Amino acid sequence: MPRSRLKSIKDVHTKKPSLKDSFSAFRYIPRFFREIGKHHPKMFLLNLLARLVNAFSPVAILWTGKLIIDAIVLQIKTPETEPTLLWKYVALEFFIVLVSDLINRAITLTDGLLGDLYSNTSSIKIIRKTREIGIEELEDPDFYDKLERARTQTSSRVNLMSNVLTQLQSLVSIITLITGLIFFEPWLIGLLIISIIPSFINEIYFSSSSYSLARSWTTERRELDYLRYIGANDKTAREVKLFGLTDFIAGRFKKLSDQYYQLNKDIAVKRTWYTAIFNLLGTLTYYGAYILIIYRVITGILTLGELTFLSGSFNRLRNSLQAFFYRLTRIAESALYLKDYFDFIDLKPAPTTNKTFKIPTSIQEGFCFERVSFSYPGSTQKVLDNISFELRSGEKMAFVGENGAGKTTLIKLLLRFYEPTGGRILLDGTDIREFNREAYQKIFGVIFQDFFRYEFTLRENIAVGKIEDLDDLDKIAAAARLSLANEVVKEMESGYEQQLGKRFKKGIELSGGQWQKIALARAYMKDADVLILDEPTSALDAKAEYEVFERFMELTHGKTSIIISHRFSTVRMADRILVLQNGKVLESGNHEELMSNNSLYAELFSLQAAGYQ
Ligand SMILES: Nc1ncnc2c1ncn2[C@@H]1O[C@H](COP(=O)(O)OP(=O)(O)OP(=O)(O)O)[C@@H](O)[C@H]1O
Repeated sequence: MPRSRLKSIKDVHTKKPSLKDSFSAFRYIPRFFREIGKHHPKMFLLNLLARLVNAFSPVAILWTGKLIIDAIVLQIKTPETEPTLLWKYVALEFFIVLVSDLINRAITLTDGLLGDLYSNTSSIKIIRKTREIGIEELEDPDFYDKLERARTQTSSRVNLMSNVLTQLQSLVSIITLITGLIFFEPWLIGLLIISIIPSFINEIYFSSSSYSLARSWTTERRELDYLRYIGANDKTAREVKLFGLTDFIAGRFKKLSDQYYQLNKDIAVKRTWYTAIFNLLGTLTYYGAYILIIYRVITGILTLGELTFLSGSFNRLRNSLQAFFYRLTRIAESALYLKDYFDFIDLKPAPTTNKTFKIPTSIQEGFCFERVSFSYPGSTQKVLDNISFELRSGEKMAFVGENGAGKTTLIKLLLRFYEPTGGRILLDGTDIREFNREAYQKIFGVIFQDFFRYEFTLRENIAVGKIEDLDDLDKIAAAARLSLANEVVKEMESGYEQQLGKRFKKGIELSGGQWQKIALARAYMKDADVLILDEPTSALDAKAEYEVFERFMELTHGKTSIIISHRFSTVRMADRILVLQNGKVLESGNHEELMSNNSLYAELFSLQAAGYQ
């Protein structure tokens, strides 16, 4: 397993991002735009073009304003002349404002549409990538945080897009306005710089602090989300009410959220104060410039029209530059989230040693566990300790043992969700690591004890066992008959098309046993060589359990299978039973052999039998 990679992910996490990190994340922006441009080139080009045209509108409007004022002054001085030119200028300004407004609407529309499209494509990429990632990494909390940020920051990526584009547009506007100022009064540029630099530094300082805070609180915010979820949802409502957990959950939420609020508030209040002071400085410089321009108009150096143009340009520039710097820090912040996203998308799945070995078309000898040991990542506890046994082709084996003995873990290793930390597992003499993982996993039909209850239709819930056969109702019905799920179907108003779960309209919640019958049908969807059922009947009543097993035995005749169960009426039907204790094989044999051993199996069997008497 790629421990080194996990470690590097962890390092990135625990380190707070500096200003340098923020700006170095800018390098992801070209790739981001390449992706947007690649998927939706026409709309993207239209958006760019519209922004470029509109970048000239501020200077054009200010300039026509100047022309209008100068024409008015001229008209006052010489009232006998026809004011044709003046009205032409007014019409021109009206036209520019109208067109610019229309273009702005086109920009807003394409921004929204591009954002929606990009957020859809990136969500699909995240879903696909998650499939490639090993179970070990998905269970790693640091990795999970990374996935969480990649998943939840979709809106931040959409904002990033429009912020960067607006930034480019604003840059062109700023250059045109500065050109105008340089042409008339170059010294105004100096004043402009004085008014803008303090707010720029202020902006960078505070936005990097709030980003650091948000990022370093990822885990806590995940906990807050979790508390919000368990405190207010239909699945937990019964327990929460009955155990009177509301105050406990709300209290824990309050404590954590208050801390975050306080830290956030401190930064926000400080930021407001500093921003107010620096803005005041900016306003003072603006009025300084204004007075100077007025003085030059009075002394006849500038016209009244030029006064409106220059003061308008100066004010607009000051606002545009302030917004520019503000946006720049927003962009740096979102670019870091972009980094999280690309880091996640670029993760390479754990390499398998050799992918050239062909999976046997039919299993000949079977599986062999050779001195297999295992500890979960990040833990030193040996969950499996030097386990050796064989699962022969066509054999029906049962795993028995107390809670936590390691039964499910053994299955996870067999399925290659994890790799043994010691020893090896062979299939027909070949180390299972030599096979392509996906192809290897296809030989199994598995139902776990914590199978997932998809809030899809009943048909889809069975078909997830082999999703390619989603429309093969005959096959789905056959699987349902084997698992007794057909009885559930009969009770549903919409039959196989019944929506399950309470989340969506017309959904129906099933009982634990009904869900289990449906989950069991998934295992039958595949014509798998090896069937594995991890506590498949724990929620079934005695009659249903008996029937399920009768069918299972018929169906799996001659097939390799493993059953984990705490019910000995089920277990005793197996050809061989493996009794696990503290990660070790305590004994193995068929029911009769184990009973005569008079060890743990016999003890547990007698205890359960006594309970039924
Ligand atoms: N993902 C995990 N990460 C770390 N430890 C785990 C994980 N899953 C299980 N364990 C630990 O491994 C041990 C064996 O768990 P396992 O699920 O294999 O037991 P089991 O025999 O199937 O138990 P049960 O009968 O309760 O289902 C337990 O001590 C458990 O705490």
